[in-house]
Amino acid sequence: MRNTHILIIPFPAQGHVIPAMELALNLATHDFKVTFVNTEFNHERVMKALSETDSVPELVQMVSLPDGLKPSDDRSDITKLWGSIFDVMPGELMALIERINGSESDKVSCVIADPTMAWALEVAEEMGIKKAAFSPAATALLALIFSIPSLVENGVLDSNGQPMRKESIQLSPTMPLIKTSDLFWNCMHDEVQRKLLFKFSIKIIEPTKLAERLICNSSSCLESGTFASYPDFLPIGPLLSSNRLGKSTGYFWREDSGCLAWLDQQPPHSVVYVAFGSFTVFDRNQFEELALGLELTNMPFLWVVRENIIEDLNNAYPTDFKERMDRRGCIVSWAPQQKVLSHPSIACFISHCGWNSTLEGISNGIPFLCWPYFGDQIFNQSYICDYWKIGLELNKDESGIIRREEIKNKLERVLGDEGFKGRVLDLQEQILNSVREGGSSHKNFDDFLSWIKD
Ligand SMILES: O=c1ccn([C@@H]2O[C@H](COP(=O)(O)OP(=O)(O)O[C@H]3O[C@H](CO)[C@@H](O)[C@H](O)[C@H]3O)[C@@H](O)[C@H]2O)c(=O)[nH]1
Repeated sequence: MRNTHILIIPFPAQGHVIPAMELALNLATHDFKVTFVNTEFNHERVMKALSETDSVPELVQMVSLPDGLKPSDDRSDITKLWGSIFDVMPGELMALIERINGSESDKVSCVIADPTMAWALEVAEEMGIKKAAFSPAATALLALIFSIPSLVENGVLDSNGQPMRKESIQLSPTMPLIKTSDLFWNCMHDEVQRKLLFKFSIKIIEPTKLAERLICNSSSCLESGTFASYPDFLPIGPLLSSNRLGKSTGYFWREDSGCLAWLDQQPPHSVVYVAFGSFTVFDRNQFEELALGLELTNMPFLWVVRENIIEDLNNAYPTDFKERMDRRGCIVSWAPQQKVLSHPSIACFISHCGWNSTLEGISNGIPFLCWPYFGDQIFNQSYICDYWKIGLELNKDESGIIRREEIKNKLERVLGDEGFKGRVLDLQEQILNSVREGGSSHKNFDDFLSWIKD
């Protein structure tokens, strides 16, 4: 019997590859044949980071395509990467599908693309293949992108995405306000990037509309107003490895699971987990202040310090910090985050508010201290602090630094007020119910499976 063959293509960033891999593994466990397309650069990293016993390559066919950049190019320059992808990858993808269809009996019958890679849906359209989009970020932001043309037409934004007035945007009466300062393209660190990100966001609108299904890694309990206003956006999340009793995968760096044994030795609800996803970088002053802030809290902490989080990492810690914190702190370069957050010792999450980290924290009932770095993280912080009220914002002083005392004080406030824990536990129950049999995300996912099979 021939299998339905699905090809999944995420944007080449860690926060997009992990949830797309989760989707791929879910589909593979439902007996679909799945091909997962990474860029060559990321394919190498993902394959290297898999443990020897990982069953991913047996379940999902891992393939790669060039992204058009040189190996030495800086891929954290998102707009440069995205521009190159638009130029190079459509032709490469078409050739890949032709190769697969020429050599395998299970021809590709459905393409699932990240909206940021919506050009892949144009390729699928041209080849007569079914098309779906999978959004890994907050759905309100997809709604915002879809609304850009009318926001420009109505004089809310100029043609470069700059707000004409200082105001908040409400896309529909049921949706949260979006402060114009939180527009994700305006939360990039330089002006060229801001303009390009706005331009690229417009460029994906029409191709994304080619999708016959638009599934979102979110839940109706988190963004009920958005899903009510955009009934074609279908929440199927949160997609977490624990839902299928599996292990999170698609990492760019090998995980250090030794921290789980360290967590086992800590009392319940005692540890601060500190992680900033895959993009955030620190300058020396801020890194030092964070370290001293963790010291000042007097609490045990698990801190993820990626190799590339700061230049010259070896000399970045305050003098004797590691020696002083030897017993109280655990520092790793990449943690099995989903497992960490589900550990009973975790009390609070100091997070950059990437959407995946946000979903993972809520799914484990952990309150947040928010330390966003760029882009959509500023908007996600508003969700956490103003809308769901499950965390507090860390404020910078007049020199733009989050000071150690601020870290200590806000941590005490968030842990000292039972309201934060109560609200996040309530949200946790709702979000987990949504992915259980009978829940809205579960039902949408089942409908999606039927549509693919159809
Ligand atoms: O030590 C670590 C740190 C992170 N993670 C995982 O890495 C992912 C990180 O994703 P996310 O929290 O979304 O952060 P980014 O890597 O920064 O993700 C990018 O993609 C997201 C989804 O579009 C956006 O919300 C972010 O702003 C953008 O930077 C999560 O699944 C984490 O569990 C680990 O497994 N171990």
